[in-house]
Amino acid sequence: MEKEETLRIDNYCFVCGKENPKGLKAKFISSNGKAKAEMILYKEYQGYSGIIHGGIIAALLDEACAYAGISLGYYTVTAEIKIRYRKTLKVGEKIIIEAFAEQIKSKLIQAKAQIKDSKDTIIAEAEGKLIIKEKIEKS
Ligand SMILES: CCCCCCCCCCCCCCCC(=O)SCCNC(=O)CCNC(=O)[C@H](O)C(C)(C)COP(=O)(O)OP(=O)(O)OC[C@H]1O[C@@H](n2cnc3c(N)ncnc32)[C@H](O)[C@@H]1OP(=O)(O)O
Repeated sequence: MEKEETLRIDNYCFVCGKENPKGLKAKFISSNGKAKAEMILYKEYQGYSGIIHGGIIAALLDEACAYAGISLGYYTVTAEIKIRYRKTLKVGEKIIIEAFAEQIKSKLIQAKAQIKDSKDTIIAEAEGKLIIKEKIEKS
């Protein structure tokens, strides 16, 4: 049987990687199944003029779910994610991204994430299913 590949972190994640010059460089803080980040997205990430691309919003929601899951002590991969886009996100607007995750089966973590603007309006929300690949060994 083929050995499963180990998940590695090398700071080049498109969403959070500090070393990735083309990434979004989101800074998440996370613990106990919760994750949070604040940021502003600029014109480089738009689709229609002045409006942030939905794929970028999806990537941020997915990442928030992953951070919330990782904070439970496991490296996971996203098996499914459902996104609801409620309002357009304008270029240059400050956003708050938050997620919550809980383990509901031996290999399954369910996560929910939201992006809000500075007036607390929900811009987009997501529900994700994350599959546990390995336990994070404390060094
Ligand atoms: C130390 C701190 C560091 C902090 C610093 C962090 C740095 C942070 C870098 C972050 C980075 C993030 C990155 C973003 C997250 C990605 O982008 S991950 C990449 C995108 N996702 C993928 O590539 C996943 C690709 N898909 C797969 O690998 C496989 O299809 C899956 C999802 C593992 C499922 O494989 P499978 O063989 O179907 O599942 P299998 O292993 O047989 O089943 C496992 C269990 O899960 C269940 N399951 C599988 N799929 C589903 C589903 N869709 N719904 C419900 N249950 C399911 C199965 O039923 C099974 O359950 P049990 O029977 O055990 O009860």
